[in-house]
Amino acid sequence: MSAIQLREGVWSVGVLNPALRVFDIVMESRYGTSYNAYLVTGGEKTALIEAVHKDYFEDLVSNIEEILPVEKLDYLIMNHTEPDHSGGVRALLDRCPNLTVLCSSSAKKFLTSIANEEFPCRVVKDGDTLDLGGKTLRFISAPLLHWPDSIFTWDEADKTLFTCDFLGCHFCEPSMRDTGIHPEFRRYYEAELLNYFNCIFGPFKPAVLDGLDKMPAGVELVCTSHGPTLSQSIGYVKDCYRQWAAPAVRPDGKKTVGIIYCSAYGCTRALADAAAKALTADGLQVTTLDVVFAAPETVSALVNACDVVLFGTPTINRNAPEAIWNAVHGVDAINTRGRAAGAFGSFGWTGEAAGMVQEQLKQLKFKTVEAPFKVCFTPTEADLTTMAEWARGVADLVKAPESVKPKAQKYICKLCGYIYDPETGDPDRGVAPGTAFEDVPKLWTCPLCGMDKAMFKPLD
Ligand SMILES: Cc1cc2nc3c(=O)[nH]c(=O)nc-3n(C[C@H](O)[C@H](O)[C@H](O)COP(=O)(O)O)c2cc1C
Repeated sequence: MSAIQLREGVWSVGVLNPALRVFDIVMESRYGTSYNAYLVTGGEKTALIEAVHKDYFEDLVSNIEEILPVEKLDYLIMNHTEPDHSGGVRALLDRCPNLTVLCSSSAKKFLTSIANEEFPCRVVKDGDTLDLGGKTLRFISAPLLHWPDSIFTWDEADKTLFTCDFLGCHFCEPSMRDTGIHPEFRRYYEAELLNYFNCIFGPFKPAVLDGLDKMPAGVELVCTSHGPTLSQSIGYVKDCYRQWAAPAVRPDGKKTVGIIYCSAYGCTRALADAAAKALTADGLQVTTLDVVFAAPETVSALVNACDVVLFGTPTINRNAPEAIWNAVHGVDAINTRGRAAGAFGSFGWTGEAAGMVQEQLKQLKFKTVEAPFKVCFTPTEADLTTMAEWARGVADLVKAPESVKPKAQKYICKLCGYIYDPETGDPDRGVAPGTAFEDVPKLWTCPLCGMDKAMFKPLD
C-alpha cells in the first residue's frame, strides 16, 4: 500500500495485512487487518501518528517517504502504546535524530519498557496542544480505551479525530475509507466491528461511554488504528458503540443467575435443574444453558451479564470438558468484582472437574463459597435438596447486605478509574484486605496503570 491523502496535509501511511487470521493470539481476524498510521503536516512541522507493528516498519517508512524523507519527521504521537502501534518506535528513533514522542504519562512509562530505551518525550495532558505551524493538534485524555495510556488527537482545522483503537475494526480495506467498502462486504465489516468491540472494549463499557462523550462536535473524519477511516459511518459506528456499551437494563430489578452446564447422561443436568428451580422459587431471574448446544457468543454474553454464575461440569478423564473451559474462558475477568460464581457436577470415581473450575473462579476473583458441590453418579433426592441449598449459598453472596463493610473510604485513580477498595485491599501486591487507603504503603502504585498513590482521590 502506498500513502493515501485523506485531507489537506493528512495522509494515511499505514500498512495493510490482508492475510492475518489471528490477531494478538486470541482474536480471529477473518478479513485481515491494517496497521494504520497517519502523517499530519502543518507546513512547518510534521507529526506521525502511531508507528505500526515492528514487522511492517520498512513498509511504513516507504509510505512516509512518498511524502517526505523519514528523517525529517519532527514528532511521533502515540495515542496508545500496544506493540501493534508502537513496535516500530525503536527503529524510528534510530532513523530520526530529531524526533520527539508525544504521549500520556502512562504511555511514556509503557513505551520506555517496550522500546527498552529512553527517548525525547513530551508528556501531554487533556487539552494540551501541538503547533505544527498552520495546524494545531489538541490532545484529549481517553483512559482505558483500551489501555490506561489512551488519548485521542484532534485536528480541528481538518475536523479529523485520531482515535487509535476506539471505533476501529480488523477489516482490510485497501482504499482506507469506509466509502470504499463494497456494498456486498458492508455486512462483513459490520460483523467485524461488533467482534472487535466485544474483544477489545467489552470490559471497558463505562470508559467507552466517556470516550463517545469526549469526541469533539463536528468530527468529519475518524482515523482509527485498524480498518478503514470513517466519514459516512461515523454516526452509525458511534450509535453501535453507545448501544453495545449501555448498561444492562433490569426492569424488574431482580438479581440474575446464569447456570451454564453440560451433561452426558443427565446427572449434572439434574443438579442444574434443581438449582434453577430453587433460585426461581426464591424470586431470582434464572437462565439455564447447555454449553454443548449454545453458540459461544451466547454463552459468554450470559456468563458476563449475570450477578451469579454457576458452572455445572461432569468429570471426564480427570478434567472438565472443553466446552466448560471455553465458557470459563469467556469470563470478562476485569469486571467480576461484586459477582458470585461456583462450580458443581457429577462424577464417577476421581471427580476433579468441579474443583478445578471452582479454583479458576476464585482466581478470577469471583465471590464464591468454600467448596464446589459434587455428586457421585446419579443424584438422589437428598442430593438435589443439598444442591438447591448450595446454589442458594452462592447466590446469597450477592444478595446479602454487605456483611463486610469497608473499613474506610474507597479511592479512585484519577488517571484510569481503578477503584481501591479497603475491603479487598490489593493482596497480590502486599496490601491485605481491610487496609484503609491511608495505611497503604507510599510506594504502592495503581495496579492498572502504574500511577503513584498520590494520583488517587476519594470516591464520592
Ligand atoms: C468418557 C468418560 C470418562 C470419564 N472419566 C471420569 C474420570 O476421569 N473421573 C471420574 O470421576 N468420572 C469419570 N467419568 C464418569 C462421569 O463423570 C460420570 O458418569 C458422571 O455421572 C457423568 O455426569 P453427566 O451425566 O452429567 O455427564 C467418565 C465418564 C465418561 C463417559
